[in-house]
Amino acid sequence: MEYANDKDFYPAPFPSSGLQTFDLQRISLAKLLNGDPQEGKRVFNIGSNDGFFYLDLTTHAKGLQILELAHKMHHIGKGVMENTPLEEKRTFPIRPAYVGLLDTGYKALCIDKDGNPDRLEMFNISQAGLFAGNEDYKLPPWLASHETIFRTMIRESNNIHNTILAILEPQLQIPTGSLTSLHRLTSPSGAWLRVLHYPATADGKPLPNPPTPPHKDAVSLAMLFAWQGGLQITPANNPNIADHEEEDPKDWYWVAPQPGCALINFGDAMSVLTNNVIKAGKHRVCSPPGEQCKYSRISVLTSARPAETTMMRPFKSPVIPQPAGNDDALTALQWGMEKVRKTLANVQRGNEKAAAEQIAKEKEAAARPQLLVASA
Ligand SMILES: O=C(O)CCC(=O)C(=O)O
Ligand SMILES: [Fe+2]
Repeated sequence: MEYANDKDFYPAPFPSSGLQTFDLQRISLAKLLNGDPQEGKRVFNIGSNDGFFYLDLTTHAKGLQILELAHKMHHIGKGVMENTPLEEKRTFPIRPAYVGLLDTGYKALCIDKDGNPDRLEMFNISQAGLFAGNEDYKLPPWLASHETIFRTMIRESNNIHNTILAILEPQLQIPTGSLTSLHRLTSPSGAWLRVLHYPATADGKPLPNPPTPPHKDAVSLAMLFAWQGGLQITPANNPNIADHEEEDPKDWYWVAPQPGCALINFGDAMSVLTNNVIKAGKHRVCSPPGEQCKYSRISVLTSARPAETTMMRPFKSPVIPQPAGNDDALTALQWGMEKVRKTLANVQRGNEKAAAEQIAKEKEAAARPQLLVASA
């Protein structure tokens, strides 16, 4: 693999011991594209259990193409995040607060005391913006020259997302096209291409709180390209963890990035559409482990989201239990807005907690020499 040893992508190795890691299954893209029934069954079983798998892209030319694009995206992401002034990045607006959807625009979650993005910054490119033709969508000057790559990355990712979704249809006993017709490239949907930048900490030590707190994605599925560690998952069927509870630290497992693979996880939209037959994988992102912590981390993420007019209720199928009670389903647009707003409120809470802890630490450090002087 051409990039496997490139220091830009792998500045330090993922620690080979001492971490609790989750050994995810590896699914072959070539087998999925060739309709291999066994591989399809494995995807369904993973979706019904933990909701995460490695997709081995090296097995097919289509996979190698998307890997190449992901590497280009990493390169572009690193360049623009490191070299574009904050005021300029901010000229790429997110949706207004009442819409909430984080499908477009630049966002810095924290700014440090010198005015630089801290913990996490990201930009999102809207799939519908580029392909649905329902809005006058323009990339800001600092991204516009890369539009062709963004378009290709979104189009090729959409093909892979739909390959995975198509494989679930017969196993969910729903008509062919039930899922893929909801995830067309050209439908208004809230789907995005995202680049995340986690700047290295000033002291090279891990942050006490994860910059991306625990969440399930408000999407049907997500395809993640990451070269440094940081992602942690907690098994979806873990009986110790209810959705609303804080996880015990021992329930989190590191996921080691695998060269040549993307990481796929199902999101909450799939758990709604299948009444939890397919489970959304819960995850968070911590500072990279070991020596990797000294280096900034870039990840590239694509998502499939149901077309915004989709009614968010379970498909009718003999293998999908039907909910009792009134049908008060939201459209995918309303549902997505609510989900994203809640996730962002969680992120905000996490950041405020982290900032308060930082201030307390600084106060304590500032008080220490005085104490020494006082006692001298
Ligand atoms: O940066 C990552 O590795 C994952 C980010 C993530 O989970 C998200 O944006 O939903
Ligand atoms: Fe996520």
